[in-house]
Formats: sequence, structure tokens, C-alpha cells
Amino acid sequence: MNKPRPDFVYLASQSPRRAQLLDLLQVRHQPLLADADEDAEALEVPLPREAATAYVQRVTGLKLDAAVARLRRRGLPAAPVLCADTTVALGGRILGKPADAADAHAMLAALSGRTHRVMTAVAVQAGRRRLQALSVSRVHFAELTRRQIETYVATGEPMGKAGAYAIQGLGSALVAHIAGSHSGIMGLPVFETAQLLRQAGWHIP
Ligand SMILES: Cc1cn([C@H]2C[C@H](O)[C@@H](COP(=O)(O)OP(=O)(O)OP(=O)(O)O)O2)c(=O)[nH]c1=O
Repeated sequence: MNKPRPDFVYLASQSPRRAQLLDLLQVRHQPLLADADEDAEALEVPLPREAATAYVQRVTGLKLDAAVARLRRRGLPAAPVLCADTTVALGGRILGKPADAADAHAMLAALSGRTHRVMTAVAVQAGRRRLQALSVSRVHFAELTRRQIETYVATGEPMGKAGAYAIQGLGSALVAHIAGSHSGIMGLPVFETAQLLRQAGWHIP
């Protein structure tokens, strides 16, 4: 007899935005968070001269490897595992999460008046199948004054966000134009995620 299909996915992410965006698809999910001794940050180091698209997909694959190993280690019931990674690229330069307020200030000054790319890779492990997708958006920032940057950094919002801003928050006041996926910029491209989950056998309209 066939095993019943699980009715949830594991979301291997500590990002509350990713959980909210997955909720839009009405897919039940459970967190699969890293153990205290797993060094998640260590995965997020670009290789010398690595292109941002290659980097974001490689890191997402590593996150998924770690999550699948975690599932096995904990002996949890089998179900698909989903994870994602978001990277901001200004020309050939990869902007990660700011280390501190000065770093956030420098990133925002670099983004001011220019167009950058935001890439989010999504990966799903469903049994032996690994499915991956990449969303690339272009974001144009208004010209920012030093004062505006200082005020924004002082809100604390840039911390923990790739590129030092949040389009879902006050950061939206700095963004003049986007071309691409708003949810992808936030951290989980809903359209591409739906495509992957359908391929994994999920019923999504
Ligand atoms: C550009 C941009 C990024 N971000 C966020 C999305 C991601 O959470 C974060 C990039 O870091 P990620 O390493 O992609 O994700 P994370 O560390 O927050 O969570 P996890 O690895 O557990 O899944 O930046 C926004 O929230 N809004 C934005 O507009």
C-alpha cells in the first residue's frame, strides 16, 4: 500500500517573512530550525569571483543539505523540505546582511540612486527529488541624503536584511521602482515556490 502523502512541508528558515509568504499559498508548514551547534552563517561566504546568481543557488543548496541532514538526525516524519536564500548584488558586488550600523550606512549609500538586483533561490527536497528555482528582480533606489540614511539606519530595520533594507517595511519609502517579484525581494518568491510545490505533487491552484 502507498504511504499517505504528508500534508505539510518543513520550512528550514528562521525568517518570519518566509513563513508569512508560504501562508499565502495555504501550504501547511512546520519550522525545521538549526541546532545551536550548526553554524548557519558559515554557509554564507562567497567564493572568490563567484557570480551572485551562482552564489545564491549554491548557498540555498547547502542550506537544504543541512536541513535534510537535520531531519534524518532528529528522526522526524518524512515530508518535503523547503528553504531559500536572498542575496543583493550591486553590479558584481554581493551585499550580504550588514555587520553593524556603519556597514548598513555604507550599503545604503552605495545603493542610493542606482539599480541593483535581488536574487532569491528556493529549493525543495521531496523524497529523492531536489527542485530549485531562482527569482531575480531589479530594484531602483531613490537618491538618498546622508540624513535619510542615518534616520533609516537608526530605526534598526536594516539589520538582518540583505542589502540593509526591507521592501516590506519602511525601506519601501526608499524604493522608486521594482521590476520582478515583490515577494522574491522579501525573501520567498511566491510564484516560483508554487511552481516547485506543484512539481512536488502539491495541489495549488
Ligand atoms: C532585500 C530584502 C531582504 N530581506 C531579507 C530576506 C532574508 O530574510 C534576508 C536575507 O537573509 P537570508 O540569509 O536569505 O535569510 P535569513 O538568514 O533571514 O533566514 P534563513 O536563512 O533562516 O532562511 O534579507 C527582506 O526582508 N526584505 C528585503 O527587501
